[in-house]
Amino acid sequence: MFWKVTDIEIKSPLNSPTVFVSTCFLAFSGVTDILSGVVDDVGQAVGRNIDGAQLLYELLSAPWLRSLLKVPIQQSCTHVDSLCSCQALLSTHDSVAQSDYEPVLPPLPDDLPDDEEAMRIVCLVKNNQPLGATIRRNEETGEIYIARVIHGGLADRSGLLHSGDLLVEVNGNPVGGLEPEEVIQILTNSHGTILFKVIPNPGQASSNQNPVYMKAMVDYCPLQDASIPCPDAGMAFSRGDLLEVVDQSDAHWWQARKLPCAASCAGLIPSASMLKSKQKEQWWRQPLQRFAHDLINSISWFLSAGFRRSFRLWRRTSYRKRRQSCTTCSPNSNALNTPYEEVALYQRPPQENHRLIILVGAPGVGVNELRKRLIKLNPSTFQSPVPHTTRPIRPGEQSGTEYHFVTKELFEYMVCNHRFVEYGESKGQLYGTSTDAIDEVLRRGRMCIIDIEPHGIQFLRTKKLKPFVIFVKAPSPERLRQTRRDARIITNFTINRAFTDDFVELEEASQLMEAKYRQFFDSVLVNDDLQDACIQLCSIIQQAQNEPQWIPVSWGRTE
Ligand SMILES: Nc1ncnc2c1ncn2[C@@H]1O[C@H](COP(=O)(O)OP(=O)(O)OP(=O)(O)O)[C@@H](O)[C@H]1O
Repeated sequence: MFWKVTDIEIKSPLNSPTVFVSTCFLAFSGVTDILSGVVDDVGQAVGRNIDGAQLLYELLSAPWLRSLLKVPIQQSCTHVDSLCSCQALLSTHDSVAQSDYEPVLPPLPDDLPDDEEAMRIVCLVKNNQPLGATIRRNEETGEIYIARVIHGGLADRSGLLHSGDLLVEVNGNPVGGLEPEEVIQILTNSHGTILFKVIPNPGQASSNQNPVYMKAMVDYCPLQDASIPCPDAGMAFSRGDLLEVVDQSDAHWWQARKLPCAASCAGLIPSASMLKSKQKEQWWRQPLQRFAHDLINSISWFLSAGFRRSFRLWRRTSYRKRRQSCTTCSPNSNALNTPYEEVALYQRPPQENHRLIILVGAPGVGVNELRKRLIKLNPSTFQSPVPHTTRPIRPGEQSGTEYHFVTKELFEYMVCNHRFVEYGESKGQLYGTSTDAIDEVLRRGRMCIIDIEPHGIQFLRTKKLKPFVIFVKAPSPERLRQTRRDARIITNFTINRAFTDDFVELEEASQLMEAKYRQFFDSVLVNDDLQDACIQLCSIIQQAQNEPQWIPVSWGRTE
């Protein structure tokens, strides 16, 4: 159990400087010791040569003690673990003062000056938590300052140390002129109660900023970043992580927590501009490019092995061509420009169109199977957009049912006007999914389910569609072997061949896809047992449509 004694303002008889003895988080058993320490400290401030009883009398009649009673107790205690502990400690102090020493204190003066240069003595009890503050040295003056106070850390919760405070002494050791490492060494060697003497920063910024929520679009590891001021205070994150940014006051280093939040203490992360400048240095870009390269190799392997099949085959044939010609719509380029994406919770109002549901997954993982089963389960709720094709209509087919049958000229006109989410060629005929077809499903009040290549997600990330992206992930090769005994794959070369030893490659491709695109995924579904996966898919979709979800703030703004 810890106690907090609120700020005690001690005004020395010699006018200045004003001394704040601010003790906080005192161990319960050590209250008496600490209070005696405070009195000792004050004794030093007014001179040791005064008779003890006289000194006490003077202390108890002094303005600084009166101002102690002026402290807003409730407010000061809001940071501490126990409110009653704070009041109890003060009343103990009061009863000592009132009962043992006369006279009764006169009423508080209302005109205590508050613009004097002040020194604050902050007493923290060291436990196994870090202090939660970093220091910096002014190279010209050699002065040591509190550089930042980590949100939710011990120093922050004390409410007594702030960024910009000048650190004068640590446990009686003057720190001016020391290197920051030497100060840290003093702190490391100190045990129990640590006494800081600081001159508060008069213009300290309020640390009570409203949190901002960001989705990380890049990976970050503080241990690999030579520029971070304090690697131990850094927080690693991965693409797709949701971050609660609690402090953006520093242009270079923000403070954030990862959600769902386990840690009360924030960590340092580079600001968006800092990450962008790192991008320019190509500091973090290289591993990403390696990833992209690996993925292309992996997908190419599937292509050359003819692993892909069926309806989605036309996408594969165009995939490499599009990658070469259209790099601007690649999610990478966007992620490089926007290391963080600001997000907000959104709940779809019942009168609005349903959110577009996008399924993505490695070839053969079962995206198509899940989509078909979902629609079969409830065709009046779920529907896929009707694709366009240039192939001739067959007997029994109806335009607008299986496909929209269009001429090659019309198809190419639609391509030029960016009307296709994706399109490709198979056996000399063009196939594509248009945005109009998606709109049509949504307009009819249905939930539109599409499965696309992950690099097509970016094109659909619009305020109008507010897509919810579900990544269909491969289970382990062992589970694939067990669950896919009867599964068939259709390739360019072999119709309906059985899965053989493709499972390791399938899992690898799935992992690579997740690593590269996970910043765009709202949910991950492991397609292990088919029936279980279907049930989970239904429940994920219901939540996406009916419960609050994080979306980019730009999708929620009204123009
Ligand atoms: N969970 C599962 N358990 C057993 N078999 C499955 C499961 N999921 C999918 N399958 C089967 O695996 C085969 C491939 O599935 P599907 O065609 O849906 O893959 P896909 O990811 O859509 O790949 P493609 O894009 O190449 O069509 C199909 O025979 C399908 O029935």
